[in-house]
Amino acid sequence: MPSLLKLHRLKLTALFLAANLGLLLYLAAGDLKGFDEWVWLDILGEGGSALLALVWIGLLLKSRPAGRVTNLLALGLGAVFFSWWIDCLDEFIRLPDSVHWDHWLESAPMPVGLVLLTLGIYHWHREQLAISAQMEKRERLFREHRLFDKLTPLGGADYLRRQLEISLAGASEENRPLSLAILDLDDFGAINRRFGHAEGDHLLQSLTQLLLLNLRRQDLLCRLAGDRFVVLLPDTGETQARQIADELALAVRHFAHKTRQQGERLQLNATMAVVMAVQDSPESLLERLNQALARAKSPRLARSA
Ligand SMILES: Nc1nc2c(ncn2[C@@H]2O[C@H](COP(=O)(O)OP(=O)(O)OP(=O)(O)O)[C@@H](O)[C@H]2O)c(=O)[nH]1
Repeated sequence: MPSLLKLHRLKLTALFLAANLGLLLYLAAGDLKGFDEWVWLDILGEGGSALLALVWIGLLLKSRPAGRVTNLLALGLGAVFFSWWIDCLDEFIRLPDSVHWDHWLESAPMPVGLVLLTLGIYHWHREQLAISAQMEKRERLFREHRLFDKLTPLGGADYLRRQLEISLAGASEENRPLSLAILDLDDFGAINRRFGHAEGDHLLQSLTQLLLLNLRRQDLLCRLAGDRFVVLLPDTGETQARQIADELALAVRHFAHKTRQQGERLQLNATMAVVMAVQDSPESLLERLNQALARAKSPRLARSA
């Protein structure tokens, strides 16, 4: 995160200079008010607003890469902050009646800032539409970042359960098939032990991209736990689900993942299983799915025993 803030050094410096310039102008032209002249309600209201605008700028710059949308939002918020900051200064510094520029300094940046913010939010909205299109196979019209796993980032088990509840209700109402496929990497623990946990993490991230590329628009990929992924397949019967599962297993077998340190190619295999929903609750369907996976794994485990 600090590296993201570094990207915005210029904007932060400009904001710092503008705020100080305003302060110096006020100090040069006016006199400090005595403590007994301070109006605490105004100081809290105006100073608090300026402080909040600074927090918004910080959060914005910490979470976004540089670019047009960030520039518009940061400039807009910067102008709003400046307006509130100048508004706050006259609580501490009294300017003579002959001074008129303070009204300009206080009022002019606000509408400019709001116009820039509006433009920024408009372009942000367009950017979000593009991002949402990319996220379709991870979210299916429901975003709740707390339920997303940070590594991949896919929805976790709770997210899957919620989505399953909605999809099962829809499928039984409209009498449409719905299936689940589960994928579990073989011997992932050994990769962790041999190449380290960080390499294992990197592999899970790459694998996520690979699986997403091999799915249809309407499918939803979630990470159930560790190296175990589940795909929710709407409008899909068992035969088609099996075909999709076979394609995913094949993609994993052909995936030429290279380790970051030595560039060594890892030979990957995955065990897959599918179930089709038949009057199931999310829990019973997931239970059946786990049992199907255990059955699919058992010949392999028997061989390695
Ligand atoms: N790198 C990494 N490893 C994880 C993560 N979550 C779980 N693991 C590891 O994943 C491994 C899962 O172990 P197992 O369920 O036995 O799976 P496996 O080694 O693939 O064995 P089989 O499934 O029986 O082939 C364990 O070594 C966990 O420590 C993670 O987020 N990152």
